[in-house]
Amino acid sequence: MSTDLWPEGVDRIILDEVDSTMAEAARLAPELKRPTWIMAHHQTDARGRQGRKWANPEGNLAATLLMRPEGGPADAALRSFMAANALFEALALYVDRTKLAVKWPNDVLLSGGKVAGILLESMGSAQGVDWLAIGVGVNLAAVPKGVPDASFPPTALAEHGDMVAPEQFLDALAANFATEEAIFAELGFGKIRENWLKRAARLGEVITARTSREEITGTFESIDEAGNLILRTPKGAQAIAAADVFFS
Ligand SMILES: O=C(O)CCCC[C@@H]1SC[C@@H]2NC(=O)N[C@@H]21
Repeated sequence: MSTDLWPEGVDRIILDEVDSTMAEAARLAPELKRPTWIMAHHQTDARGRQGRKWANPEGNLAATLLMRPEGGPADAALRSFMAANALFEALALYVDRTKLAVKWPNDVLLSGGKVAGILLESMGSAQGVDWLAIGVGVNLAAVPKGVPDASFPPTALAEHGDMVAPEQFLDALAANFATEEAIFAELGFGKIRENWLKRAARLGEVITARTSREEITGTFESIDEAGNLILRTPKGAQAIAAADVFFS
């Protein structure tokens, strides 16, 4: 794939090694002029969601998009769905798309295994977001070892489809993410949500969401305008803002 795909007005930094591209994004944020993708071949202290560690063996993609989004924190948070849509389409260039699915809140599955994860970090106030960092880890070449989330054991693109270099994958991802931003600006979250739901794993099926307080089992009905998971339970529809999701 040619680098002609690279979106206009977006910068790119490629590092050999860094502690974490999220940490690098936070360091670069005060001087940020334009949206910037930061990619690293090696991370020595990569992080995942909920304080977990993230392992990225050689050849996998580790990248963070640093930007100054318009709007407040709620709009910024919706970008995890945009990132998932962008990742899904980038992966579909290299593997049969029917094997891919997005999983709420922000993973991409390949044949039921986790192939990509998304981590959002931001700085700002209730009024506005100063900066947003969208971190993506994609198992392109190798499956990370010793991952605790056994319900979705990690898998790698190389086990199912073509080998692709991280730089090449980033080209497609950056282009797709720019398209998601254009859709969001023109049509709002409704269209992003519609596209995400078309790709969602287990939509209409019974799933379990484990929040910090309880476990809720119900039919996965939708996501709402704020990105909450909507489960239909015997008590009625429940909107869940944060949880780990399990399939039975
Ligand atoms: O827990 C998850 O599923 C999210 C994983 C996000 C990992 C990526 S790799 C690039 C960026 N830098 C980090 O330290 N984490 C994110």
